[in-house]
Amino acid sequence: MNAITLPDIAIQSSQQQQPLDWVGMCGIALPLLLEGQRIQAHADAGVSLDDGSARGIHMSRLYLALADLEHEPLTTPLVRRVLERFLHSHEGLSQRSELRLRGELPLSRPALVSPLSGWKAYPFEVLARLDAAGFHVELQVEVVYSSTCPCSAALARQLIQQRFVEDFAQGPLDRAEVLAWLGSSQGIVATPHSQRSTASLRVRLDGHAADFPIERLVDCAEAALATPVQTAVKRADEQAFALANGQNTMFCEDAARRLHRALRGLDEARGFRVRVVHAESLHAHDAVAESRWNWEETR
Ligand SMILES: Nc1nc2c(ncn2[C@@H]2O[C@H](COP(=O)(O)OP(=O)(O)OP(=O)(O)O)[C@@H](O)[C@H]2O)c(=O)[nH]1
Repeated sequence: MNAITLPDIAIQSSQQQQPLDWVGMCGIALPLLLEGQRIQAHADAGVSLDDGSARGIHMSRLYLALADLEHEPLTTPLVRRVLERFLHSHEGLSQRSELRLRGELPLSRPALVSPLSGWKAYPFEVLARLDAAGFHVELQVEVVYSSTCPCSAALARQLIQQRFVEDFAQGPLDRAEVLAWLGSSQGIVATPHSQRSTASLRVRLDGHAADFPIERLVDCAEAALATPVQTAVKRADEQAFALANGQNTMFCEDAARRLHRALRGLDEARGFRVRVVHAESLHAHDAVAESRWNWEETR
């Protein structure tokens, strides 16, 4: 048997005349070139099937078009070119093409005080669409940080004040005695709770922007939050982290507002959605806040 005799089911007509919103493949393993690194990513590639009488799309044509992403650094023009190839290879069948890329970008981050550094993997997602309305591209990045509860901090301070009143009720205050009391768990009787928290930043990019500003987005978010989780840590770094947490106590609402303000200043953002999740250590459930600017939800 040769290729000419192979049955081709996709070109048959469908018995049920029904256009489909999205048809394609999910979870395709795909190495990408990003920020000078080779990243193992996964792609979802698809098109609309607007011709309701066509049995199926041509999956292999989408799959083969993805190969361009393997050889060139990931840029918005490259993603657009791949989406154009999806449509050209499905002329008469499809008017919309979509591509989703997911991966983790490792970035080296310095310690707060010591001269150390280490790697953090930042999950990212690129979502792009090409249709009659034009080219639409979004970038999502996740940033993990520490949030110390401001209410818990205030309650802990009140307990410390009460203990101070009890312990120093008699006589004049002795400086050395107070100093020792401040350094003891007998004096500082309570500490606030903190939690590891995640911010998901989804940004709509200008279709003409060249690169995907993952590192800039991470830097912008981490500077706004002031308490990103650390990599290599010595005691001096841990003490600086304790200070940063004490000076930046945050409800989930505070974190969402900080990020909203920071992203409004990001040149590349044409719109965004921020979602923060505080995996509460006070509760068995999460505290969550969202904020959007110039945003329309995509599929
Ligand atoms: N449309 C469609 N194809 C599927 C599906 N599952 C597996 N495939 C297979 O994907 C393979 C590639 O399809 P095509 O791109 O049409 O392959 P082809 O006909 O050799 O390629 P062209 O000549 O470019 O059309 C075929 O062997 C299909 O059977 C499905 O759910 N839908």
